Amino acid sequence: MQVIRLENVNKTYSYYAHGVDRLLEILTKRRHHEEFVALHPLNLTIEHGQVIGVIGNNGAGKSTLLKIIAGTLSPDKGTSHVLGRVSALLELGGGFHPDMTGRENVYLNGTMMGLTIPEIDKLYHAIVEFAGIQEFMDHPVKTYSSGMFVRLAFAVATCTEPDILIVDEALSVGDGGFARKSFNRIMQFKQAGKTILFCSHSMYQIEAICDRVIWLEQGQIKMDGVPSSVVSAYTESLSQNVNAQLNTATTPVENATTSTFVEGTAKIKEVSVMADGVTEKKLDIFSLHSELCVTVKFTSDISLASPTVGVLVINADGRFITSAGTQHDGLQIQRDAKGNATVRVTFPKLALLKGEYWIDVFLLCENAIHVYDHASAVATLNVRQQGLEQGVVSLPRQWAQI
Ligand SMILES: Nc1ncnc2c1ncn2[C@@H]1O[C@H](COP(=O)(O)OP(=O)(O)OP(=O)(O)O)[C@@H](O)[C@H]1O
Repeated sequence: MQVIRLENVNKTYSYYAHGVDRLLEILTKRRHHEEFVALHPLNLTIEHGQVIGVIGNNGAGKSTLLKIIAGTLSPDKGTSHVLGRVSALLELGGGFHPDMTGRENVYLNGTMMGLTIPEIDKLYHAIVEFAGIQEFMDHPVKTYSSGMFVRLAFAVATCTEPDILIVDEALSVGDGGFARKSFNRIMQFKQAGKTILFCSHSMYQIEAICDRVIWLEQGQIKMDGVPSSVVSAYTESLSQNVNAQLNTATTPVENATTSTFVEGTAKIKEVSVMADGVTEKKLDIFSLHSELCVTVKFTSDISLASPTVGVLVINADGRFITSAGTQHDGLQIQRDAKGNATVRVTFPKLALLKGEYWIDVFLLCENAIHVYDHASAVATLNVRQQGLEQGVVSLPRQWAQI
């Protein structure tokens, strides 16, 4: 069943250089603004229960598209048909009145979503409990920190039993323990067969969660299909701009090592990368001879399942060459009573071919989906090789004359 249908929807924003230009435009009846086409005429249908990832560079039009589906922005032309109740988390504090209290805003938002007061009464306790900001519910939301805003907005959006959930990942995750909690909630929605639109810059999460991905570029659908194909085409395009790719890295190791443990999450404490007995940030590797060891020390909330450690090798184009993860490789990490553990992955006779590579480290939940922490470019590998073998990796092989 189709739950979303957009037909020839487009959106152009107007820019006025000075506040007075609007008035001038009315008075002189002459144009005093610049226009920017954020969405070109676009057609899109989404079936009930699909989990759609929306990806694209900054300014590609993702939020504009999602706001039109959410009904918080009107298209200039075209029609948007949406079947069912929509909850959207697209703007920090969007839909919240700053002078009203948290409690009043819950009722305001619930009513805007079409719920009756008795229905909101029933949900109120669950919303406050999920947000975990009980003592602030009678304070005006203009006094809230951005983290408190995210908590309440996420709780309202997901406790009000929407048919369609639209989430900008950057706004949904909040801090520390809440990040995992909100992520689990999104996964529950997926398991319950709800329709979800998920906008994220994390290609890993897009691939892990979604069953269809839409890539927007300059306000147009560049590609629409299965996550693996769309994500690899998109990362390929990003790799033409290495910096853009590397900028998607979140927590540099310096931040990761100094960060303190937070309840409900896990943190990378230390990463060391060793090649042939030498531990450095820049390492010389001899292709098919060197042994590479990546050691990761982390701390985690002991009440949560043991996390997954992942190691990613990235080349100079920003392309992901290979990865290794404890969950995939079957290592169940044993932690001490405080949730600390150290793991090491060893790559004997490293089969990378000549070039420069980076190592990134991830700390993820037990299912290797939710990212707790990320240390980017923890080491640079300068790989040399013998002979003229081409490419990035040397595959084991056997030749025979037949
Ligand atoms: N209210 C607005 N007024 C004017 N221009 C806007 C407005 N909202 C967005 N734009 C412009 O429209 C374009 C598309 O913006 P949009 O927020 O939809 O992109 P996005 O893909 O969500 O970007 P990001 O990943 O940075 O959030 C951008 O160039 C942006 O500057």
